[in-house]
Amino acid sequence: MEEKIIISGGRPLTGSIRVSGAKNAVLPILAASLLTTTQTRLLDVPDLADVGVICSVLQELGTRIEKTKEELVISIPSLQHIEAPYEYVRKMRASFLVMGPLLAREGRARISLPGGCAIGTRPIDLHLKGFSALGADIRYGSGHIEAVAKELTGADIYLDFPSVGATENIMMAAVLARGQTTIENAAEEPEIVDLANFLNAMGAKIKGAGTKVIRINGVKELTGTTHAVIPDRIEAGTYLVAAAMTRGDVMVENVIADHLKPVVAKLKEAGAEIKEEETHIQVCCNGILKGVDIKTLPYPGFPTDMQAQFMTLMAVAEGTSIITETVFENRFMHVNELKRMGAKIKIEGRTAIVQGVKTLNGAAVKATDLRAGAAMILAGLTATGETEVANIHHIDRGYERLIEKLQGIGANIRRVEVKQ
Ligand SMILES: CC(=O)N[C@H]1[C@@H](OP(=O)(O)OP(=O)(O)OC[C@H]2O[C@@H](n3ccc(=O)[nH]c3=O)[C@H](O)[C@@H]2O)O[C@H](CO)[C@@H](O)[C@@H]1O
Ligand SMILES: C=C(OP(=O)(O)O)C(=O)O
Repeated sequence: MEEKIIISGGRPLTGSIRVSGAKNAVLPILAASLLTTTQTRLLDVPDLADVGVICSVLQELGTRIEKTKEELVISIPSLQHIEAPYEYVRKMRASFLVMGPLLAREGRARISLPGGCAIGTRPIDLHLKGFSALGADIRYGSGHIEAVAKELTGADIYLDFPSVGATENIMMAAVLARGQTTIENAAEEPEIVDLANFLNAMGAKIKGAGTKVIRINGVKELTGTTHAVIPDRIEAGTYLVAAAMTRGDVMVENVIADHLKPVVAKLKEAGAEIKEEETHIQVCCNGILKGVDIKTLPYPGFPTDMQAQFMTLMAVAEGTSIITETVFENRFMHVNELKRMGAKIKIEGRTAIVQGVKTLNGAAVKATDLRAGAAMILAGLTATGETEVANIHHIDRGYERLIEKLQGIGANIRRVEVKQ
């Protein structure tokens, strides 16, 4: 049954809101649980559509997953298959993250090619170059890729771009390889550090995660562990923007403030009042928000996953803002939707020029991808009248209990079934 989200905008949000475990941390960690035959327990696993997809991939491969309110327990004594089928890869590109662990554990992995995506072509060449450097033979079939290696051997790998997924996939393959692997120009995102902490707790020897150079000394085997997933910095950032935009006063709880530095810096520059503690951030705004310029970059730069939400904020800020997207080549799909609500935005190549308006007007819009969907919710929260957001399956990929959480801080928002 298709659903929509309906928002009556214009209410300042007040109160406190709790952030869930990070989608982009839990997905590689779940994939990494394939690296051991013993049990893994994960805490703070968010209840998200994407988590459901990766769990289905793991189950397809032969794992047993038990889920309670508190934890997710994964047991994988032996694997039945080495293939992540198209049915899942098509729904979620991160399914590709099982390739490194499968190759390391089974010496063979077969993955359906993910194809294009709403935000860009998103090739996987850097993942494959890494696997080749570790000694894998890469074979292209119709609609799939297979990697085969009798034994993986440590290597020096330089990434042309600090790709998050390639860094994670190579790291997961290298932990069981013979000898030392060095990944240079590695991604430095907090989710890479969380994955490395999880792997090290299983017995891996990884140093330098969170810097540009990661060194991995291969070990013979890994043992299951218990790990709590880090809080979602993008979910947190989305709520910070919601509070500022609606001229509210909100305490965002369960954050690692350090991970939100680039987002908080821009919110302050725009005029929001922010008090940061290690695990919570309070945002308050009762004055005018000013336009600020933003350029997305790999961490610790401004995250591309916050670009659409910030554009919505800039759409109602005073003055002109220049937003440059350098990470993905097609991540401006939300612009046309925002324009439907009265935003004044012009795109020139990879740059969006946003001329702030006084208010947005409620309208029927659609989520074109996950963060574009979040941007529509934010627009609806501040717009006059009613906003109806369609294609909300994109939003369900990455925001746990979004409606309940926003209702908890005073938003007039609900989910309705669409009659066919
Ligand atoms: C599940 C997950 O963690 N998703 C995040 C991850 O995606 P993901 O891991 O896919 O993002 P990458 O860092 O790999 O991609 C960044 C750029 O590198 C390019 N590229 C990537 C790999 C490759 O082999 N070749 C190549 O050219 C991509 O097309 C893109 O333009 O990091 C992105 C960048 O912070 C975030 O937006 C996503 O939310
Ligand atoms: C782009 C995102 O996710 P994915 O890489 O899973 O598509 C995102 O979380 O904004």
